[in-house]
Parts: sequence; structure tokens; C-alpha cells
Amino acid sequence: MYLLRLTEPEDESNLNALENKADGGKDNKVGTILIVGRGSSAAELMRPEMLGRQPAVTRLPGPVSVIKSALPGASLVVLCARAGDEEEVAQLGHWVRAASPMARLMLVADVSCEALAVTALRAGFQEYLVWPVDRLVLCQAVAGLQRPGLDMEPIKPRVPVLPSLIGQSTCMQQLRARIERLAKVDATVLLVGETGTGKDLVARHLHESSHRQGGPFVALNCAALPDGLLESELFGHERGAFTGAHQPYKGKVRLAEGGTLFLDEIGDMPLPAQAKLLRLLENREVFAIGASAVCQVNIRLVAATNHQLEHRVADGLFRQDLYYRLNVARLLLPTLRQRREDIEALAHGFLQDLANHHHQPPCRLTVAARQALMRYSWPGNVRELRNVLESAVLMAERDVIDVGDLGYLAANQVAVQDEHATHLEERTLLLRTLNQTRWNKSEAALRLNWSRMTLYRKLAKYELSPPDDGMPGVSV
Ligand SMILES: Nc1ncnc2c1ncn2[C@@H]1O[C@H](COP(=O)(O)OP(=O)(O)OP(=O)(O)O)[C@@H](O)[C@H]1O
Repeated sequence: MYLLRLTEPEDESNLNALENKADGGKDNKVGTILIVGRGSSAAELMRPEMLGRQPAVTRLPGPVSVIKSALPGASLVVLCARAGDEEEVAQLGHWVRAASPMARLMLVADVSCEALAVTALRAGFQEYLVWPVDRLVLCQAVAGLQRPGLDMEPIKPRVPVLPSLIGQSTCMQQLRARIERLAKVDATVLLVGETGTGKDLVARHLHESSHRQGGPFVALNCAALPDGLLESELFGHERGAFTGAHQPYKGKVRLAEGGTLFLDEIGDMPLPAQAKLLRLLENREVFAIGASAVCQVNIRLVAATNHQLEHRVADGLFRQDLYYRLNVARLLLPTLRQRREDIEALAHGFLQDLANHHHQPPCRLTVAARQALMRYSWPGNVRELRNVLESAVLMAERDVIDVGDLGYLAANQVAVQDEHATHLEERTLLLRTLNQTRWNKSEAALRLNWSRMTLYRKLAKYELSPPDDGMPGVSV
């Protein structure tokens, strides 16, 4: 009853093979095709002229037990979903991976939706189609199933798996709006921010939202290569240009033709390469090592740094003219400390991601674990948060992450609690002494063996004032 015919009607042998499997036949090359439906596309897919014959469609959310019981042995699971169905998509991906790890997963979305596509690809779907889909495209997408020996070959995803920029804080909303604006123009962009704040991810989003999205996105970390090598990697070389140059190499700049060149850690670029980069930005031309002529290029440059470039200029380590060229449009990425309100959403997104990756249900955070994440200072920003959660997922014995699973954050939490307890004790002691001395501060300082200055500092710190002022907290 779960058989969905996606084959051409004239291809009788395949129909027979599918029928055999559905009837408990021995032909394992094809297997069962299951459709889990939601939205108008599911209803459309049921039309006989679309699929050859009348299929059975199971609704999601629907009888979970029915869907789950149908999964083992399925070769292809087609999910028809709408925008907002991300949770179900992730859930189905998880079930399929658990019940039938070799099955292919296909998502048919009612409308084009980035969140849905990204969730589907992260959940292990090999194919993402947007309704209306051509019947031929459907048939091609399941063609691997129909050809013996190709059953398990994954279908190349048609959309890039680019993680979304998570965060609804004001600074993230502003950042998104700026990315959108800058995506419409071809200006050089400089991304500035601490390590792990998402500069690489933003560069990719800029590329994907720009008219260059069909072109290549080529990234190079300028700090990762020694001086000589960086120049040849970036601008290319001719054969025999230097010892070891056995083959000509185009270089990253020319490889990015028609697309975006992303230069990470640009603050660490050596001065000779900086001179060549300036020429590229001014004339849009490259001169490969050993070449006899320049070559015109059409690229957009996005650069990133976690240095204060102004300081590098002042120290003579970065060319001022290049700095002015790069600094045309500058995007400052907020630290995670500046957008603590996004921590929970980021954690949720990463836990979902990790669950898909490890084919497990997503872990939940206890209240104490959530508080520990909120309190920590995150010097390594979003990357550090992701790493902490990844190791917690691996360490947690159940699908619940408690503060003890958070590695060094747990120790930090204890330190915070100790400090808090010490403060509470000191405040209580001070209040008791002040009450005993009827708020005679000199007498209280004497009894506590503090100077009067220390006493005043502590009064300010704990926001204490005499009872006459009507302030709370004088009774111990
Ligand atoms: N807003 C965000 N939403 C989701 N994931 C994010 C976000 N920001 C960063 N990340 C993730 O955090 C990790 C680090 O991000 P990224 O590499 O872009 O940082 P970076 O600023 O380029 O770091 P570095 O300066 O060290 O190169 C990546 O896994 C990235 O996908």
C-alpha cells in the first residue's frame, strides 16, 4: 500500500520489479518507494497521469507508527513538505537513517524555501525539488533505483549546503540587512571581527545572495602559506617559473573568474603580495609568476581579518593604500558576548545539526546547562559554542545535556557559583555588623578589620544603605 509508482508507464519491467518488492518479492534492487505527503504537491503526486498509477499517500504528521513501520526496506522516501515543516523533515531524516540507512530521501517542497532546503540536506536528503516538478525530472531523480547496481549511488544535491546565519538579535538583523544591500553591488567588502564570529560564513552568504552566485566561491587563508607560496597560490605561475613549478597553475584569482574571491586573514598577507593585490583591485588584472603578459579578471573580492588593520598600517605591516582600497564597505561582526540572546537559538541549531550528522535524535539542554551557556564569555565565539556542544553530545550518556557534560564550562560554572556564595556570605556579614553597630560605619569597619574606604567600597558594591533611606536588605 506504500508503493508509489514513479516510473514511466511504458517501463513495464521496472513496474513489475516494484510490484514484486511491494508484494514481498525477491528483487531487492528496487525496493519499496514510500511517499509521505503534506501540502498540495502530495495531492498532485497522487494523480494517476503524474505517476502512472494511483499511489497511497501517508500524511505527516499522521500515524507515526504507520510511517515508521513502512520505513524498513524502503529504497526511496519522498516527503512532500511546506515551508515551516523543518522539524518534520529533520525527524523523518532521522527515522529513515535509523530504519533504512541506505534509502534515498527526496524532498518535494511546495515553494522554494531556503530553510527547508538546508534542513533537508543536513538531514541527509539527497534530492530537493520544488513544486511544480516535471514528471521527467521525478523519474530522473529516481533513475538510480531503476538501474541495477546504481541503487545506492547518492544523487548530487542541487542546492549548496550553506548553514543559515542564526540569530535574531538587533545586531544580527542589522548584519543581515547590510549583507542584503552589499549583495546587490560589486564593491569590495572587508569583514572584521574576532575569531569564530562567522566571517567565513558571511562571505559565503554574500556570494550566494549576489548575482555571482552561479560562479565559483574561492577561499584562501593568507596566514596559512609562507610568503613565496602565497603569491603563486594567489596569482598563479607559468611552468618553470621557479624550481619545482613543473606545471602551470592558474592561481586562486583566476579560478574565481565570474565569482567571489575570499581572502581570509588578510592582515597577515606579506607586503610583496599586498602590492600585487593592490594592482589587482585597481586594474582588475593579474600577473602570474613567470608570465609575459597580464591577464584581465572579473572577480569580487571579500576579505576578512581579526586584526585591527589600522594598527597593522601604523606598524608598517600593512600598506595604507591597500587598506583604503579594502575598507570600502566594512562589516563588523558582533561577538557572541554582544548577542547573548542568540545563544539559545544557535545551540538549538547546532544540536539539530549534530543529531543529523550522528544519526541520533537531537539532545536537549537542562536548565542549568542553558544557564551555563548564557553565563560564559565565549572568547572563541560561535565556533567555540559549536565545539563545546559537539563534545557534549559525544559525552552525554542520554539525549539530555547537563552542565556536567559541558567540559570546562562546568568548571567555570562552579567558579561562578563559588564567587556568588562568597559574595553572599560577605554581604550577610557586613549587614549583620552594621545592624549590630547601628550603622556606625567606623565601628563596623573596626570590627570587620577593614579600612573605612574598604567598607564604603563594599557598601557600594552590595548596594547597601542605612534603613532610614528605605532601602531593602537591612534585616539579616
Ligand atoms: N550566525 C551564525 N549562525 C550559524 N552558525 C554560525 C554563525 N556564525 C558562525 N557560525 C559557525 O561558527 C563556525 C565558525 O564560523 P567562521 O569560520 O565563519 O568564523 P570566522 O569568523 O571566519 O573565524 P576565523 O576568524 O577564526 O576564521 C562555523 O562552523 C560557522 O558555520
